[in-house]
Amino acid sequence: MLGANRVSSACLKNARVFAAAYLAADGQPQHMGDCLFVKQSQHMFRLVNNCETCNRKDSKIIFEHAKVTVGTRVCTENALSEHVHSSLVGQVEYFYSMELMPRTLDGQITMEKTPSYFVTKEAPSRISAMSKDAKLIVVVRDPVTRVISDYTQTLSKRPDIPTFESLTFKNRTTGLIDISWSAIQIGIYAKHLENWLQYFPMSQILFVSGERLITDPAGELGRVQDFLGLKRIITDKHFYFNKTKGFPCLKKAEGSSKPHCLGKTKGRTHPNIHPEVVQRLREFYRPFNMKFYQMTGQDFGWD
Ligand SMILES: Nc1ncnc2c1ncn2[C@@H]1O[C@H](COP(=O)(O)OS(=O)(=O)O)[C@@H](OP(=O)(O)O)[C@H]1O
Repeated sequence: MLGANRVSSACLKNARVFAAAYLAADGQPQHMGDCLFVKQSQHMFRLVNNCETCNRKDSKIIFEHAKVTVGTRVCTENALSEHVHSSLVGQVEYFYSMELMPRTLDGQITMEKTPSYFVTKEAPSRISAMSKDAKLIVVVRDPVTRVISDYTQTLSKRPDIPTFESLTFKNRTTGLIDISWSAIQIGIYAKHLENWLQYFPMSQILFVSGERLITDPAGELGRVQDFLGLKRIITDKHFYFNKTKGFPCLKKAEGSSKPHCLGKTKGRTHPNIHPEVVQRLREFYRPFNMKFYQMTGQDFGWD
């Protein structure tokens, strides 16, 4: 399951986050759990934020796992606050290995969710090498709201980042958008999709609307269930609208009789962005959105 970050729900599985970090372009900041890394080379990551959770057990296991699986040498004193080196030469496709997937019984489906795959250049070829028949689910949301959401998320972790405006524009006077800002690039969905279509037919890809996931979660999940060939088990009766949260929530969490909403990092209030800036972003994304609608045969109504 792919996404464009800040579009849907659920936590990243740490092992998959490691894979995402691994696949990131050099120099691109990447989250690994709560830790923010910059990839410096194919086998080296540098921790750029301080976080207590980096040292937690599950993060360590990932590094141990990497050690065992691909012969990665880990600087152990403080594995996650030091560089992580690898003695492995060559590509590491191991992270797209069926062996790393949880075991499933006949009739069960193995799913994996890493939003950044959608925008990772190497992901389509590697996933296709692992399984040509994989079904791909992409959750997309208005790229303008997405970039603001992305900014909100970063701001919550690093309150000292530059203003939204200064990151958005290369030249504020001419309105030139800074496409080197990854948060802007992620929303150019048509470009990313082109990359996937070189390896997967459109029939194997389902596009879920991030907006409808909020206004009609059961309807969107109905499409997902159909796409996966599952009986429609999840329906309207599983959701209720939580006024405090301002979002749909589950009436009962899995394995519990209590209602469940997504965590407080999902559905945060966005900062106010000047309408002119929003307008300029709309203009910027419009042609790419049109192309995306054409390619997918779906009008997401973002204009
Ligand atoms: N039911 C429900 N409850 C809360 N939030 C919901 C829900 N459905 C969709 N959303 C929207 O999901 C956005 C977060 O997307 P992701 O989970 O993909 O973000 S992440 O990048 O994986 O952290 C999150 O973005 P923000 O509103 O910017 O926080 C929400 O708008």
